[in-house]
Parts: sequence; structure tokens; C-alpha cells
Amino acid sequence: MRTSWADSVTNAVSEIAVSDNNSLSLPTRSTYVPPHLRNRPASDVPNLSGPASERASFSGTAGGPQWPRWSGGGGTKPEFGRQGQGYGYAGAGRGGSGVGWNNRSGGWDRREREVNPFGDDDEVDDREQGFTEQENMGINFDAYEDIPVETSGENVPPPVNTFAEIDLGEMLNQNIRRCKYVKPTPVQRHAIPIALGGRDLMACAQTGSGKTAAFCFPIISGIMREQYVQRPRVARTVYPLALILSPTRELSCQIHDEAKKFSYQTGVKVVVAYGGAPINQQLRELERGVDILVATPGRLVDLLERARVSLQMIRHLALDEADRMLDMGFEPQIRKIVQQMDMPDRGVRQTMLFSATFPREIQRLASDFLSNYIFLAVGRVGSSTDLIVQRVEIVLESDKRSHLMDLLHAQRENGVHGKQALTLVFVETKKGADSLEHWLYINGFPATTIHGDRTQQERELALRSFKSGKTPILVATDVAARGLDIPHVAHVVNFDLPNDIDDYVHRIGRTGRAGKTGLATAFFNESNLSLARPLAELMQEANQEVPAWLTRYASRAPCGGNKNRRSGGGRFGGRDFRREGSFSRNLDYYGGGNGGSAYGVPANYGEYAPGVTSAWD
Ligand SMILES: Nc1ncnc2c1ncn2[C@@H]1O[C@H](COP(=O)(O)OP(=O)(O)OP(=O)(O)O)[C@@H](O)[C@H]1O
Repeated sequence: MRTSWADSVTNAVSEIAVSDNNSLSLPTRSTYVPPHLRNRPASDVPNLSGPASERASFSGTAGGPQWPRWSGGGGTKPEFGRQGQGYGYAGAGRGGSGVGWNNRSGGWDRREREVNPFGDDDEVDDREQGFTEQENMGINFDAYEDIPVETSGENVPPPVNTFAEIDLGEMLNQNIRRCKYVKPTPVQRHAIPIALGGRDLMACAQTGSGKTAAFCFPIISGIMREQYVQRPRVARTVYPLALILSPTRELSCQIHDEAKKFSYQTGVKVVVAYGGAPINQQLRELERGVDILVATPGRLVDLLERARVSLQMIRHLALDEADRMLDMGFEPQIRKIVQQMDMPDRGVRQTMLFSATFPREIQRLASDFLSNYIFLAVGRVGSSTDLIVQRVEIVLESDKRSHLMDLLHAQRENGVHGKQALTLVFVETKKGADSLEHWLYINGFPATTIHGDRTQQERELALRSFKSGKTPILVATDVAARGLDIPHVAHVVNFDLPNDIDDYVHRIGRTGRAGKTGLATAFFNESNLSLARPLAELMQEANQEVPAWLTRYASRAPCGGNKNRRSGGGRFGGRDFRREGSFSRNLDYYGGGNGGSAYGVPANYGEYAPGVTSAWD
């Protein structure tokens, strides 16, 4: 049941009065902290519970955080939560009544100053507005029906079909409706129950298939349902309960924006910290209180070294684009953050890794961070969605610019230029990006660039200008390859192909998102020969027309550009690397209907047929 703002203030004021009479005793419930007293050192505010949303009874003992047990309304006891961890999972059929939910409104209630991220002030009345099919904002869910899903690991919680089956909490459900998410996407159907069950997870699902919500929902609802926690009080150090790491500043900002929408009016506070932006502003924001910290690794290390952030209270750790986070560039920083600072050990915290690609050696590395985890693959690991029409053309280096110009002219003539059709052009180098942008500009095509040599302000400006359609062409390096969810990207051009097929998968994934279709064109020449085979395989798997010349190159080409991702041998190999051992496995075939699928999974593979081997092994 929701408590009104007026009620919560009245309750809070009376709580303060009570605690004033017992000045040094810690409140058992959180108390309202007047704005002028918030974020003051503990000694200044003896009776109050410090940064606000202090939930979950952290005991601070040597054994690590003692997590409260959430009773899980309706008597459904989580069967698969880790010991001592208070996750609940409603299980199919539960109404999500919110029983057992922590009423955060009596604590640090930020609603008075929380900006409405939806930009509307309409109250969503969930009694009248259920999760109905009609509200599906044009997302083509049929596009996902044939996607095979594979899970491996012990005691995998069953998937759900609707959001209503999961007890995410009243406020979060309202926000899901505000986002107009009618139905969970396949990765959400599987990942959310697994995460709510408290399990560690390595999840691989195609670009644009809703992975952000798949890790944000369980984190937010987990924090909401935890009991009030007393966090340590060390002047100027903050103790987030969840950490979401991502490889780029723009992606961290995007996840922060999404998480803020999902957590609107839940009392869960989300803060972002990333490099290239003034740290003082971020410190001020952190000091106002933080439950979920979204960060890039470099800035986080800085904050940890300054002792402005402690990871001691982290219960949930999510790595988005996890394979990128664990590759050579980032791995030392990630190891430092996760293993060498004060973060609770694996098995004590919950760890979730998400990406569209998971090369085998990265899976092996990642398992250092996980405990008894579930591996989830929606579609083949590293595959691209067939919502994206992929074209490859042979274009000599010297002809690339004029060829690009032809494409852009054709687009313009077809009336697909402007706000409704953005074009993202990937190039190899920062210099190359600047020079191509300049050339486009002088040839009458409004373009901008994003790459690592631009200031953060310039990067953000470029992205805004592109998103708004003011400059409908964005020339980018790989800094824009992962995670960015930009509506209306109709065409991705790989002006320079990447060396690695996984990078190609992420780049083209900037179009064809959330059930929508898109186009990707690649310029191929002799400098890309090592990509011929994985590219031809990828296109074939995504039901794309593979040009005969590419097939010929592929048959002659050395095996490259694939980071061992298909080293399983078979066409659909390279899934859970633990398969080499004797882990149990479940298979779920979406649709379960007639005939085989593009993935060769026989139709009689119903949901969860343990031990059955699939054709895409
Ligand atoms: N259940 C849902 N219903 C409708 N739209 C959804 C749903 N879940 C997510 N979306 C939308 O789908 C789009 C893609 O989601 P998201 O950015 O999380 O994809 P992703 O899988 O993380 O992609 P990438 O691999 O590129 O990072 C977003 O615009 C998001 O708002």
C-alpha cells in the first residue's frame, strides 16, 4: 500500500520527536531527515540515520554483510536464493501485491524534489491500467518468438511470461507501465526471475533486446525490499548498495537515465560517476545519498582511492558489456574494483554479467567473479538479430568516401534523411572520424563526431545533436559501438570494418532495436580478409544474403576476427564454456511450435527439457 507524502511527513516528524528523547539510540526505523540536515557528518546529526534510505540490517561483522531475509508475500519461499540473502521471487501466478515490501516513504523521502523523468505528471492508475497487449508501443514481439533460449547451471528458476507474474513492487510496476513496457522481452523473462532468486548470472542476449531493464529491475526491487540498513558512518564516504559498471561515459549516463526512470518515486537513489566531467559535482551528488552507483571504472577507482566511495555495502554488482569490461583494456581496473577494494566477496554479493557477446576466454575469466552462476543465452552467443538487414559491399579504400556519398544521396532521395532516419558511420581512428566529418560537412551533409579525443562536453553535445536529428549523421569510433540506445538510427555504415566480429555485432546493433528493423552496410576490402569467415557465418546465421564473393573469401580466409567464439566446433558452438564439464542444462525454445527454427532446434524441444542436446550445440 502506498503512503501519501503528507502521511509520511507526519509520521516522520513524530519519529524525530521520539528519537530526540533518546538522542543516542539508533532508530530502528529510518526517520525523516529535514533537507538542511541531510548529508551532514554523523556527529552533527546524532539522532538521524545518516544517508537516508538505510535499509537491510547490515551488521558489520567480519562475516560480511548479513542480509535480511525477505519473507516474500504470499508465503512463497525463494528456493534458489543464496543463503542468508533476502531475495524473494513471487513465482508464477502471484499477484505482486507488494506484501513484504519495505515502505521507504517514511524514510528519506525524496519525492518532494525528484524530477519526473517521464516528463509527465500523469499518475498511472495501475488498478485500471494492467499490462495489456494493446499498449505495446509498436514493439514487434513476434520478432522474438523464434529465439532459442538456453540456460545452464543448477536449479534454474523458471521464466515468467508477464511482468505481473513477478513481484517487483508497486512503484516499480508503475514505472514499467510509464515506460510502456507491456511484456518482458525474452532476456527479461528469464533473467529477472533468476536475479530475483538471488543467483549470479552470466547473460548473453542480442543487442537492443532489453538487457538494461533485465538487470535494473531486480536491483531496484531488491533494494526496495531489503529492510532498512544502517550504513557505516564515515565522514564524506558513501556506501552504495549496488554498483553498475559500464565501459563508456555515454553508456553509463544512459543506464543512469534508465535506472532513474525505473526507480522514480521508489526512494531508491541512483547516481552516476564518469570521467571527463567535473568530479566535484559528482561528489556533491553522491553526498546527497546513493543506493545504486552507475560508473565507468576509471572514475570509480578515483573515487575509491579518495575514500569517497566504499564498496563495503555492495549487494548487487552488474557489469554491462561484461566481455568488454573484462578484456585486456579494462580487466586490471575491474579486478581492482571487485577483488582488491572492500567489496564483499562473490557468493556474498550478487554478481550479474550482461552482454550480446561472450567470447569463451572471457567467460572463463568472468567466472572468477561469479559464484554458482546461471548461464543464460538468448539466441546464439554473439549472434546478431535478423531484424537488421546486413549488406556487405566491396569498396576500395580510395572509393569509400564517394561510395558513402552515394548511399547518403540515395537515402536523401528516398526521403529517409532527417529526424526519422539517423545514420551512424563507424570508422577506425579518431583522426579518420574528424576528417570524414569535415568532408561530409563541406559536401552538404550535416554530420558530427564522437570519439575519445573530443572533450566530454563535445561528446555529449554531438550525441544530443545526433539524437535530435539536427545532425542526422554521426561519425564515430568504437566509443559509440556498445550499448547506446538511440531511437531512429535507421542505418549503420561500417565505413571501416572492425578487426573483431564481436565489435561488428555491437556496432550494427545500434539499429534494429526493440523489435524494430534496421539496415547495416559494410565496406569490405582486402584489409578485412580475416573477418571474411566470421562475417559470412554471422550473416548466414542471421538469415542474411551472403554475397558469393564473401563466401569465396571466407572459404580461403584464415580463421580470424572471432576471438575463439566459435571454437566449440559446430556452427552454434561457443556457449557456456562450463559445458565442457558436467553441468546440468535446460533448454527453452521460444514458440515451441511447428517445424525447426533458423537455429535448427527441433520443435519438440518444449520448455525445460533437461539433458536434451540441441542441434546448435
Ligand atoms: N519489455 C520491454 N518492452 C518494450 N520495450 C522495451 C522493453 N525492454 C526494453 N525495451 C526498450 O528496448 C530498447 C533496447 O533496450 P536496451 O538498451 O536495454 O537493450 P540492450 O539489450 O541492453 O542492447 P545493447 O546490447 O545494445 O546494449 C530500449 O529502448 C528499451 O527502452
